Amino acid sequence: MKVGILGATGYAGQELVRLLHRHEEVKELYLGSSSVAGEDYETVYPHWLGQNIGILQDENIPDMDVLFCALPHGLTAERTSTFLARGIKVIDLGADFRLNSAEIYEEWYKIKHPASELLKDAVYGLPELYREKIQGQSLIANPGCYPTATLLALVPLLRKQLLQTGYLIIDAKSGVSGAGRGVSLGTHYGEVNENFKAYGVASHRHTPEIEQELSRAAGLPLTVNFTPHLVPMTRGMLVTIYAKVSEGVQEEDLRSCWLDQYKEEEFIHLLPPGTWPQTKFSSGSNHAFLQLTLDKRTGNVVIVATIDNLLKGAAGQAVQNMNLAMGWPEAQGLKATALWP
Ligand SMILES: NC(=O)C1=CN([C@@H]2O[C@H](COP(=O)(O)OP(=O)(O)OC[C@H]3O[C@@H](n4cnc5c(N)ncnc54)[C@H](OP(=O)(O)O)[C@@H]3O)[C@@H](O)[C@H]2O)C=CC1
Ligand SMILES: CC(=O)N[C@@H](CCC(=O)OP(=O)(O)O)C(=O)O
Repeated sequence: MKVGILGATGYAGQELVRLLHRHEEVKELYLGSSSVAGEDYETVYPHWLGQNIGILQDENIPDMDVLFCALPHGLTAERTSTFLARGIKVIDLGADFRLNSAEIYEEWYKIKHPASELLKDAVYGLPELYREKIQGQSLIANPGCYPTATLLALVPLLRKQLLQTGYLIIDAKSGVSGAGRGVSLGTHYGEVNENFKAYGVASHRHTPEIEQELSRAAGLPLTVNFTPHLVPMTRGMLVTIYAKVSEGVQEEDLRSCWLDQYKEEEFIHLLPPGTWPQTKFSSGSNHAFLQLTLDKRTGNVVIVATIDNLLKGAAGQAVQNMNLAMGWPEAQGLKATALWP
């Protein structure tokens, strides 16, 4: 099979290269670049020296089976219809096809949606929650990193009406690689080292994505308070969620709901009571870790979820989606566990 990556030089793109390089079904890898076509991949990322990864190509896309688009939002949607017309399956790691509504996209992303007519054809690619819809699909919207951790925790509980919908607080922390490889004032060393800050408060563009999927799970429109933070580490994401349980719901009900949803899942781990997720549990792997407790004093449930933003939050989940779309074993190429310590 021939597989390609647009944005192969970015952080999500280079994780795709790492995963696809060892994927048994991938025989040929096209590496697309808008800025450094013609350069050897090993020049851009010297840790690949001697591995013959290949030369970066310009964006005249050759025929292939699957194309991963790891580009800033807006750039994928404008070309997707031509890829689809050529029979190329598209997996977008960006945000262009995650929201069902072009109006909501335009409100939060501040650009006109370049291909709103395709939104109805896109599936939201969170395999543990929407597996059947992803199988065989041609246009897959890979979820955002914060939504992935949040939805894995909350969707099963909301589907079973175990939580109240009027009070959902999502307090999230991400490593700096979540912002990509490009240089920016807010993410350079002097701004993040030995520093810890909230950003996008009450305005982050993952808010409508989280609300869309939680509303779908609850069967009614709901809103959330979502606050992301930047922590001085390279990769990893930890999300703490506070919610009110529905009348009479006990901790055991919440745990058995998660167990019913995830007992067969290779990448989702429900930690034993008292063991709380740490970012290093998932660092470098496609695995997610969940824990909760019902605080009897307040009646609120406290949930903690961790993933690697670049793996389950981006490239790992994208490869999982490719496997589903192509009918291959879902964990193909994704077997590694975290690096510890
Ligand atoms: N980093 C993360 O943790 C996550 C990222 N994502 C999403 O994945 C996508 C890629 O993210 P990430 O890899 O972090 O980003 P990077 O900034 O690291 O990489 C993006 C790549 O896109 C290419 N590109 C093409 N056109 C442009 C342009 N006009 N401006 C900037 N870059 C351009 C560049 O490669 P070249 O110059 O070679 O063409 C660049 O390397 C984004 O949509 C992001 O939001 C999603 C979940 C998590
Ligand atoms: C730390 C950091 O900056 N993280 C990114 C989220 C990365 C991601 O999932 O972005 P997309 O939704 O654009 O794909 C951010 O807050 O914008």
